[in-house]
Amino acid sequence: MKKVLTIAGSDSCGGAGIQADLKTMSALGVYGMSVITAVTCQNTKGVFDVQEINKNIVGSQIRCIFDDIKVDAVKIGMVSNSEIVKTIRELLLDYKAKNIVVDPVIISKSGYFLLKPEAVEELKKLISISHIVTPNIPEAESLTGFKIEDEEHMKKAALEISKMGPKWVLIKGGHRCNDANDILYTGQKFIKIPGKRIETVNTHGTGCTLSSAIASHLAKGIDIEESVKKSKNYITNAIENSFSIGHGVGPLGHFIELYNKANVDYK
Ligand SMILES: Nc1ncnc2c1ncn2[C@@H]1O[C@H](COP(=O)(O)OP(=O)(O)O)[C@@H](O)[C@H]1O
Ligand SMILES: Cc1ncc(COP(=O)(O)O)c(N)n1
Repeated sequence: MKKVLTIAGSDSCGGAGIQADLKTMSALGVYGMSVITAVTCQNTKGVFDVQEINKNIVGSQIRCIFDDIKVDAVKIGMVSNSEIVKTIRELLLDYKAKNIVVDPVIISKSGYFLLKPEAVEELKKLISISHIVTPNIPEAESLTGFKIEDEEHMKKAALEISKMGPKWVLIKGGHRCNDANDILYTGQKFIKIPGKRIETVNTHGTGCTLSSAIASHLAKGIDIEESVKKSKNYITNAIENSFSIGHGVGPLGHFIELYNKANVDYK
């Protein structure tokens, strides 16, 4: 069985972060492992508190895994502060980690800063060692410094972010209200990943789920364009099967039987 590591924050209500990552990996038939960077106190209404994990403990978790287990892909989400980001980058380089997917988590949907503003420069260095980076529109705006209002701007942002050194860039369009099209940049060309917009408030953890699905597909040896397309199918189905559990933004449905029944092209 392929083994995929998520390095991210814990979400107590189970919709995003480590919990969403592990649910996605299980649904896609890979073995999920975790390095926790922060414990967030969170529910469907928002993030209320955060305890960052000491960088030495983050480093120690990474070493425990790589010293013992062959890791087929790594997904990185919430990384909280620059010391943690630097530790992760240095260790992944030391261990020659492959198939690194960076979801540059900066701000939650509920508006909480999950990354200290001073850590954005360090985050760019982490992006430089990634196979693919998957910013949403607000994150792409933070990374590039310009406003994104249409698909041309998404392409411009992809080009700018590509200069930071990742192999591929996926700009996610979930924050635009008319469609759910994403733009993939291969370093040479743009590929539009079309998506139909689903009207629901329950979109907690969409970015975490998409990046974990990409890492899971890469781990299986599927090429990057196909991994992104399959993961887009997975996220669309998970949003279609999302549901309410509290008073705010509910989680996605990681129900592999519904995914298979939807007859999406899944390997
Ligand atoms: N309401 C929606 N309907 C369909 N797809 C969506 C919807 N919201 C987000 N997506 C898709 O989910 C994926 C994650 O995007 P996004 O929500 O922008 O990420 P993030 O969670 O990082 O903000 C993208 O493929 C995006 O197009
Ligand atoms: C631990 C953690 N990681 C990531 C997110 C982003 O998810 P969303 O954008 O859906 O709030 C989150 N809310 N919590």
